[in-house]
Amino acid sequence: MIEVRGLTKDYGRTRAVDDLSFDVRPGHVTGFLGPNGAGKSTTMRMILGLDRPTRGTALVLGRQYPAHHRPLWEVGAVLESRAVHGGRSAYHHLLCLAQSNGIGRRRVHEVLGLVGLGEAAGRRARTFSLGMSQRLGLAAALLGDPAVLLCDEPVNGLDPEGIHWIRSLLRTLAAQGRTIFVSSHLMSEMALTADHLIVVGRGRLLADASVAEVIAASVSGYVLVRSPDDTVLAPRLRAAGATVRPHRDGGLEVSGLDCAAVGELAGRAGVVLHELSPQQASLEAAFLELTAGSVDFASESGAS
Ligand SMILES: Nc1ncnc2c1ncn2[C@@H]1O[C@H](COP(=O)(O)OP(=O)(O)OP(=O)(O)O)[C@@H](O)[C@H]1O
Repeated sequence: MIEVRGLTKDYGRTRAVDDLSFDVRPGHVTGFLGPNGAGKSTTMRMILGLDRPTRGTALVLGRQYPAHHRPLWEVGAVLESRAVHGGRSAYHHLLCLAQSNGIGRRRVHEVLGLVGLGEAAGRRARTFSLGMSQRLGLAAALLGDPAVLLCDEPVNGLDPEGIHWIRSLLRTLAAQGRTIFVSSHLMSEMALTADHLIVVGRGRLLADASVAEVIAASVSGYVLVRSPDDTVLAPRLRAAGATVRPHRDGGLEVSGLDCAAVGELAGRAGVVLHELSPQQASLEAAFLELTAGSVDFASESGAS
């Protein structure tokens, strides 16, 4: 469990994180979404005690990260995958980390296997591709078998196989009851990986909801209606308060009324329908809507 309350960070005159409050619960993958510069990395660094908040608190498993006696055993983090001693082999890099944290050799072999680096264990880390470095970062984070895992943009630079692999691993770790908090600016990726989303824009909380709720709340969703009597139906729908647009492949896109309301209205008007189907917004569209609102708000307040 991660509990963030009123978390705020100013860098000089830049407010990177602005009064954020949210919980990250165990047993789920929680996606941390926001455009570039939204404050995701800064928030993660404050949760990990690497940056001091200007105001507010971030608790991991009930206490601030530096107050944990054996942090590696409680909280794993993958922040900067290139931050390893490049001259060391993957195995020695992990062994040094393990030994300084009272973790045995056997666990080093286990995590190397878990992240698929068993064969490359003897290679120097500096010869690793970005994908291999990401795997090594994850192996280090998992050394202490932690209950909480934070990953900052873990799929950056990975090929489709690597992305699929990391997605499955994160979901497996969550299913084991761990708290998994993953930042990304890739909406499509989060739609497949996360159960729950924390969305930020310009340091502020824009949404704290399930993936399904974020999509459902988007006004980009609409009802698709096909009828041989479009010209009769469209004005009636508008009179009932709906917004009606022609669909690119024919038919009408109706927003402001749900399927049941459209079907009942058509029935009362004696209009035949060939199709009546809800069309969900993509997470991408929902995200653009959410973050566009935050940019408008920021420029308005900046002007006043
Ligand atoms: N050490 C720092 N000194 C000054 N400003 C900083 C520092 N770190 C971050 N910022 C600023 O804080 C804001 C938030 O940055 P942050 O890196 O947390 O965003 P992010 O959501 O992680 O972005 P990205 O997706 O691009 O990594 C940005 O305006 C950034 O320029």
